[in-house]
Amino acid sequence: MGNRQMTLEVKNLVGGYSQIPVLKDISFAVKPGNVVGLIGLNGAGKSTTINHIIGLLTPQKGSIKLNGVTLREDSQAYKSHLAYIPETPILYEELTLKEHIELSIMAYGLDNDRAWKKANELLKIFRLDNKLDWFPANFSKGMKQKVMIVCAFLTESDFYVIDEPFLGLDPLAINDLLELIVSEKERGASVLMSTHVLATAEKYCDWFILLNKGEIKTQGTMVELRQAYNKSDASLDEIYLGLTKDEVTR
Ligand SMILES: Nc1ncnc2c1ncn2[C@@H]1O[C@H](COP(=O)(O)OP(=O)(O)OP(=O)(O)O)[C@@H](O)[C@H]1O
Repeated sequence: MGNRQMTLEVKNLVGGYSQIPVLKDISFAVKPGNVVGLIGLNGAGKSTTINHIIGLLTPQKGSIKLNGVTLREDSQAYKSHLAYIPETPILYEELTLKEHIELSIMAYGLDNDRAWKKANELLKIFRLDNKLDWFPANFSKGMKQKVMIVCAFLTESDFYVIDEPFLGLDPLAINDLLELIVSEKERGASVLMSTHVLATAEKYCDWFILLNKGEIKTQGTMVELRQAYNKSDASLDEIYLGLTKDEVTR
């Protein structure tokens, strides 16, 4: 601590899946203890940004630093600081819930007792504590999503990347997840989440990145977005729709 290092620093990122870039020179940072919302229409580049951050894609230009290092400089350090919850749960057919948790503990090299203590708390919150010997591959969509949440949050990482966290969760689970995000934030962890649920983003995010066609249209706090939009009581929904309308009707 002491220094003012950002948790995540994305600088002039150009990237995508082929030589034709999806992301065209995007820059943003995530501060320790901040929840950042990545907002944009379908195809804006949210998942592509996330895929670059988690290392599934390599930048064509620019850099991505997590706690000061790029994935290339020190992949182990980079990955050990980051926990990721994908939009579509990734589960192993042949593993039980207990084995999925053991796999996360191993992958992150966590202290077994501490991690299980945390896991048990999370399992209780998400009402999965009596399902340790079950196979999550057969769970309902929402339950699968909860398994991914438990496996991510038991790592007590510095930085969480969550792609569309609210999709498929029941209202109770959405509330539990939001409480979890708040408590992680209070611990000093940061969260980057992509979402279409703007009312929730408005309530929980400290910073907003409005992506459009692979470019950052605008970013800032709610106060800054309202100033830029010239309306002091505008909702995120209103601001976002206002900013994208011209582009969409073109
Ligand atoms: N695997 C892929 N290969 C090639 N192009 C892709 C691939 N995945 C996405 N794209 C393209 O990248 C662009 C951005 O897509 P991306 O998935 O990042 O959008 P998004 O903002 O996450 O959208 P959504 O809200 O629908 O999830 C789109 O034009 C899409 O066609």
